[in-house]
Amino acid sequence: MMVSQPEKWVDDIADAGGSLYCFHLEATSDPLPIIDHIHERKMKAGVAISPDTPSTAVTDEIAEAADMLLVMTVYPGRGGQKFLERCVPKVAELRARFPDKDIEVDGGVGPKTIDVCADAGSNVIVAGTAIFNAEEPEKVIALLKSTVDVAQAKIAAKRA
Ligand SMILES: O=C(CO)[C@H](O)[C@H](O)COP(=O)(O)O
Repeated sequence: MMVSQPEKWVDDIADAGGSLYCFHLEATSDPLPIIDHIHERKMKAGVAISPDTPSTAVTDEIAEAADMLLVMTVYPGRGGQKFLERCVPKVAELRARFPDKDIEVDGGVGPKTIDVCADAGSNVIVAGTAIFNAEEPEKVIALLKSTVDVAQAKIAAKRA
């Protein structure tokens, strides 16, 4: 949800059948009660950070309460923007602190940029333009999935 006052829309999304409610950390000074509310409404809670927000803004307490952490790799607003590689170290930092958490990337992700995201530890991918503009979208989806699967297996092997 790219909205201010994200707490206002939790019930509407739950009532509409939502299963995940992801909101921007920058949009609130009090994220924990929102996460609690999302869980009370039986949805998973995601916390997103924009490109200029450091990963350390996601405190251990927030991350442990959330189900998913989203590192935006473009400025929120529209599809088709250029992937901001400078955001990738935030994925690695979050993955190092939270080995078992879902970590998502969103923005400019496609065949040319998936490797760095997957290697940094992202296991949930949002891709728009790279899929919708592809001649064979299913092949792009398969590539994104397999790249993440291979990287996740490598990361798990290193941890073992
Ligand atoms: O909504 C977005 C930004 O606000 C997303 O980045 C977008 O939906 C993903 O599209 P693309 O893969 O074209 O960056």
